[in-house]
Amino acid sequence: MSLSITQTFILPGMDSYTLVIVSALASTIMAATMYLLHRASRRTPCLLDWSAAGLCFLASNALALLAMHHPLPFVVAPGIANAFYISGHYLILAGVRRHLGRRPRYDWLAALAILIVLLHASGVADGAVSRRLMLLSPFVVGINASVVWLLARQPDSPARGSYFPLMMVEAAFMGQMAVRGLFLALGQPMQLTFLGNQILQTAGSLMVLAFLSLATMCCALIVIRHQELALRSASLTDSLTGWLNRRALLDMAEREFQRHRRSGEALNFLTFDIDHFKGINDQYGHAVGDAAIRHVTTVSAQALRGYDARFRIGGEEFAVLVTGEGNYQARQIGERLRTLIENSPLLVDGQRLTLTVSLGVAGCQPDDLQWDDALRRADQALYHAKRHGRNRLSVWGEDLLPAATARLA
Ligand SMILES: Nc1nc2c(ncn2[C@@H]2O[C@H](COP(=O)(O)OP(=O)(O)OP(=O)(O)O)[C@@H](O)[C@H]2O)c(=O)[nH]1
Repeated sequence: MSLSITQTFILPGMDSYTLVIVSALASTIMAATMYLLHRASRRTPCLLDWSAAGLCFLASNALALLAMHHPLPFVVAPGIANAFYISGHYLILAGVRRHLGRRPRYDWLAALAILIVLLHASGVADGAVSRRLMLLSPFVVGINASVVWLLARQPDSPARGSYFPLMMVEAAFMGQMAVRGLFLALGQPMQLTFLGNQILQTAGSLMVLAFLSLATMCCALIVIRHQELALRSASLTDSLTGWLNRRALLDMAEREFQRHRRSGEALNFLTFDIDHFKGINDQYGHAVGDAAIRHVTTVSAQALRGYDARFRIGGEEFAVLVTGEGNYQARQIGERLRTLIENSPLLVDGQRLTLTVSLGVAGCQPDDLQWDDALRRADQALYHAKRHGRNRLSVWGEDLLPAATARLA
């Protein structure tokens, strides 16, 4: 005697009514959590997409619940209920797209929802529930796969660790949809009824429940990690220029210094300071002084290589970590920077204000115990350049000899 899978695995006590109510609760929690997080952090619009996803799942469950009490037109339940359900999945994808800086594509959402309703209105989705499940599975699997694919394509993102749980949840949901679709396609002897309690539907409802609860946590995790990274970045960035600050220099210089000691790769410090800056402040005011600082960093960036770490280490004093290059190349970069600034006047009230900088270069030496020995020498070279007329560059060990430094000390 053969037993059908339905007869063997009916889950006791799990009626469809309870499952729909619990799913509606999980949807409400998703919508509310995402909305409240958005209230706390308005600069994270993807939370609104995820809150709307919760609302769509809620609407889908509400229609299913209603259909249990009152007969509804086929196009409403399951038609519009399914459109809401698939829109819920799509809005999770839209939030992920928005989080990654892409357009959420609500036009695709509208097209998808209309298509689902039309499928129900046209009679294509008529008949057994299994037929509708098979019809809708590819949409859900496609959306889940898009989420996984988009997140997997961010290997260099510092937030990638926070993407992993949502990728797993979406992949697991996609997998169970595919398995259920396969069972149906293979023609298991099941009599599925609309929201009946057979194993595939009960398991499906439980998966939706687990998906909603886990997806809520995963989306919150992505946002919290993102905010943590943004805060960390703000604490290491100078707000006037966007360059890294002195605190960041402590971190990065130590790391580079350790690498230099292990690999022997050259590590040079290039420091520079705007000449007679106090005079600019006194003559034109602090706002123009700030504009001059921003101007100098913008122009200098054109002389630096993309990977040179740059820092504002004082009011009008800056440092650049030049890695992998000897004194000669560091001098060349510095000279390029000095010439560019001299030839790029700042416009103040229609007048051209020529700015100049003095620079110092020093490399790490084999007997240095810490990186700030080299920074101190670069500063000595910078003050050598100041004393010798400004708008020039001095290299420690070439223009400024160790013996002269000893006399200065
Ligand atoms: N506008 C503005 N001024 C600042 C800022 N930070 C520091 N300063 C000013 O920068 C000036 C630095 O002046 P000094 O250190 O005497 O140097 P200097 O006038 O550039 O002279 P030299 O370096 O010898 O060429 C001071 O007047 C500070 O008040 C800032 O963020 N904005």
